Amino acid sequence: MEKSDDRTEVVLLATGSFNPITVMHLRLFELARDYLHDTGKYKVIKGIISPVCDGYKKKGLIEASHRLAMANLATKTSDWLEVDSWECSQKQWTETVLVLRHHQQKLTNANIVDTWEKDAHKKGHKRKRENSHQDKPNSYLQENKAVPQVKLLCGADMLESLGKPNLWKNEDVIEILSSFGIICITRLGSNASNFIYESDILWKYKHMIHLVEEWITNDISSTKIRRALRRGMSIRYLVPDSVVEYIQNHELYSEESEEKNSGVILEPLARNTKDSQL
Ligand SMILES: Nc1ncnc2c1ncn2[C@@H]1O[C@H](COP(=O)(O)OP(=O)(O)OP(=O)(O)O)[C@@H](O)[C@H]1O
Ligand SMILES: NC(=O)c1ccc[n+]([C@@H]2O[C@H](COP(=O)(O)O)[C@@H](O)[C@H]2O)c1
Ligand SMILES: [Zn+2]
Repeated sequence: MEKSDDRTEVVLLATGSFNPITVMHLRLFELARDYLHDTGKYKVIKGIISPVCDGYKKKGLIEASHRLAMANLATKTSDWLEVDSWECSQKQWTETVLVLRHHQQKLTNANIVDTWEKDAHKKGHKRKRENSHQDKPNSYLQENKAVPQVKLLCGADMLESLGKPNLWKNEDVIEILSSFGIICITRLGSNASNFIYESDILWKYKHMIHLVEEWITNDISSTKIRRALRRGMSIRYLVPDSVVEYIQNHELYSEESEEKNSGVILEPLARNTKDSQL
């Protein structure tokens, strides 16, 4: 008899600038998936790359359309990674917790439709997938226990950013940890376990943070890629060949593009500072 698979299905979501995407961004997903599978408790079914929108206003951030296109090229050879444009097509910058909620809701909706269709099939009715989930009874949501869980995938520097004043709202950090959980990959220059120890919130939710050690350390960053490009140096084998070609064809990353948003306050800082003054 076939053994049933009772592992929890997980969808990994990585947010960030991806300016441009590097091979290290792709490695994060591979490392996280290996780690989660090793626990025997999780089955990773998908990885989503969600580039931040231009309204984030980070210095040197080039247009989302280019960042999206490069991420799409980079994930072409993967059968489990995809790029999602929902976040970067919003009019304004979106808090990460809302991006997580959006993807979790999408999975829940898909699951309701599936359960509804299976049930209808059993009863001999044929129903169309295009039907909105809204007309499905709520009981399908409650009965539904197998919705995959979305988890935030990040590097240790992003985990450490949770402690920067006015960058993240406390309630967002709590929701990210308690409702989703974080898979954090170690990164040169960051000390994630010490940061968890020093933060009362992170310490409280440490059971929701999976720290993954990257033994084959690699200091690739988008900042270094942009710097190399400005200096006319090769970036081959640091980003996929298709991305190198795209950058060349579109003449991306120059002294000028690096000055974009120079002197402008990062949107989360501007927003949270304004809120705290109200
Ligand atoms: N070498 C790396 N090791 C671990 N995590 C990484 C690495 N490079 C990127 N990440 C993670 O990937 C996510 C997206 O990061 P981001 O787009 O800022 O890339 P970056 O290389 O840090 O770019 P930049 O230099 O522009 O900040 C973040 O969670 C970040 O921590
Ligand atoms: N309060 C928040 O939700 C918050 C604050 C700062 C950064 N972020 C996100 O973290 C990521 C950081 O990306 P970078 O490391 O490229 O700046 C982005 O996706 C950004 O949207 C979220
Ligand atoms: Zn970064």
